Amino acid sequence: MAFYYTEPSRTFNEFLLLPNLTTKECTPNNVDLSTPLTKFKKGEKPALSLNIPFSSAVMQAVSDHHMAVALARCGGISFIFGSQSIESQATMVRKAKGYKAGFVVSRSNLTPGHTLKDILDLKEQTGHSTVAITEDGSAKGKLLGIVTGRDYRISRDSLDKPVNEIMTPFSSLIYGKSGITLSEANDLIWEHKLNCLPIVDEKQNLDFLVFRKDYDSRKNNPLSLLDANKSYIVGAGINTKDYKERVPALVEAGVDILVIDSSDGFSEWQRETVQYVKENFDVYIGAGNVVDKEGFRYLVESGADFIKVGIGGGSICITREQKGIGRGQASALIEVAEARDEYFKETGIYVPLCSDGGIVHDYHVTLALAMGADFVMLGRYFARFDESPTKKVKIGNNFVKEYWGEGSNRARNWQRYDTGGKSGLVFEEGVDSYVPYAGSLRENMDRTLSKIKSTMCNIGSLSIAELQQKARITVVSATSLVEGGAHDVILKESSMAAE
Ligand SMILES: NC(=O)C1=CN([C@@H]2O[C@H](COP(=O)(O)OP(=O)(O)OC[C@H]3O[C@@H](n4cnc5c(N)ncnc54)[C@H](O)[C@@H]3O)[C@@H](O)[C@H]2O)C=CC1
Ligand SMILES: O=c1[nH]c(=O)c2[nH+]cn([C@@H]3O[C@H](COP(=O)(O)O)[C@@H](O)[C@H]3O)c2[nH]1
Ligand SMILES: [K+]
Repeated sequence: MAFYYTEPSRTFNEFLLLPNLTTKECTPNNVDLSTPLTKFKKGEKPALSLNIPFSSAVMQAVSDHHMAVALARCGGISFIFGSQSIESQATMVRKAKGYKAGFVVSRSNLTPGHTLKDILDLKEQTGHSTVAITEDGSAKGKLLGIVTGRDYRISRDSLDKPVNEIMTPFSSLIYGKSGITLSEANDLIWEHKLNCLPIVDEKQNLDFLVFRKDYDSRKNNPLSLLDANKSYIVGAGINTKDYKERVPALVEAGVDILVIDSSDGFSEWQRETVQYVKENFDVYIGAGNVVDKEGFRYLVESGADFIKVGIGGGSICITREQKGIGRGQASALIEVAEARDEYFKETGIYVPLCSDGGIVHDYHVTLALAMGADFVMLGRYFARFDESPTKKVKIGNNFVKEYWGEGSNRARNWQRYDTGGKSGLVFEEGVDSYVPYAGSLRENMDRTLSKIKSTMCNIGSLSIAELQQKARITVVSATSLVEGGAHDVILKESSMAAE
């Protein structure tokens, strides 16, 4: 007879945290969000830790080398997507490892068809006076010119003057080529008395900007996740098929940690993959995804350094609909965290957990941490930012970015071009979608982190470990959910627009 769980499968939305006593030293500034990334023995330190509990999803629409650098600068980690050829994935890892602080993705971008008014509006919005003019208005589009505060006079120029009459065109720009070092970029800045040096690739696409004032950008990024050589820590996704070719190439490119990317990690293929990596390489590896104690045990006993939790909770997921497998993300995490704690008691080895998928609100991150996750993995959240690899598109009056699942046909098409890969899909497990464009990672992450820290202070906890110890969590009823939102009032338009 089948086994029946007595508890239903629950999601983060069904839980709330209760405040504890907040002491006076418990302020957001004092909260430390560092967290283990790899397993460690009681009393020892993990070999790898994160400075903030965030990782970006192993997805084409989320984690390339640009995202890896941007997130590592904030203190988190990206796992560069594996649904591409071994060579191109290794190149992305190599590029991310090769970046040095000081190169920034442009945050203010317009097209030549915009006007002076758009420039001024954007300046008001972002505070940046340097605007990159690209063909499609994106941070990585073909660079056509640069506008700085010295290119226009508000008193003389009409507000509808087109950008292409204001900008310094590409033909007159001093620029650096992708791959140059920070000190070479700084030499160009000094030699030509520039405030800003654009870095472009061989196709004239904008890669980065280097600013005179950012010499020591490490000062601006105190939480940067760096290795002993001051390169960013970088992760990469692998699969259970071509790992004997892929892993050596990724290790050679300098990857710090791998994760097996699968909807269902409770398999002999994952055990063999973990064992192969552990026997042959000096690199860390996470495995998953699992949703119960049995899956957790199996992968930990196979040698995994962290375990990823979650089946079917992702925003673009349709696995539960297509295959009928999965579990509410909160229920999955609660059970696996219990298994992790039991394992720790038994062996003295602490195995970090990553809660993957289904994070919609910032407080869901705090809940996941309180329920025992050491860090979270997000796709939709990061796909919305300038730094994600996908196209920014205007629909109606709003900008959106493309976001598609790794189980969608769109993501899996790459395999057709791979020798030995399978062609096409029998059925899709993910959708192709848009998400609202949300600006730069840094600004959004700062806001998310301040919410998490503020909630942690309500709980009276200055660290994630303390949060996990102290948290008191309650299930909410359907009617109390209504009570939790604005209710019984007529909202003004400005409040309806707010998140
Ligand atoms: N977290 C989630 O809820 C979900 C995630 N996804 C994402 O979609 C992508 C694809 O996921 P999956 O289809 O689970 O990928 P997968 O590579 O784990 O599995 C694909 C198929 O190949 C089989 N397989 C795996 N290794 C094999 C081997 N060595 N020999 C023979 N057969 C083997 C598997 O059993 C499965 O039928 C991943 O990026 C995953 O993260 C997809 C669905 C749900
Ligand atoms: O059922 C699925 N079909 C897919 O095509 C797919 N692609 C990604 N993923 C998983 O979703 C996670 C990201 O979730 P969020 O967008 O909710 O952050 C990711 O981290 C994955 O675990 C998929 N699940
Ligand atoms: K399985």
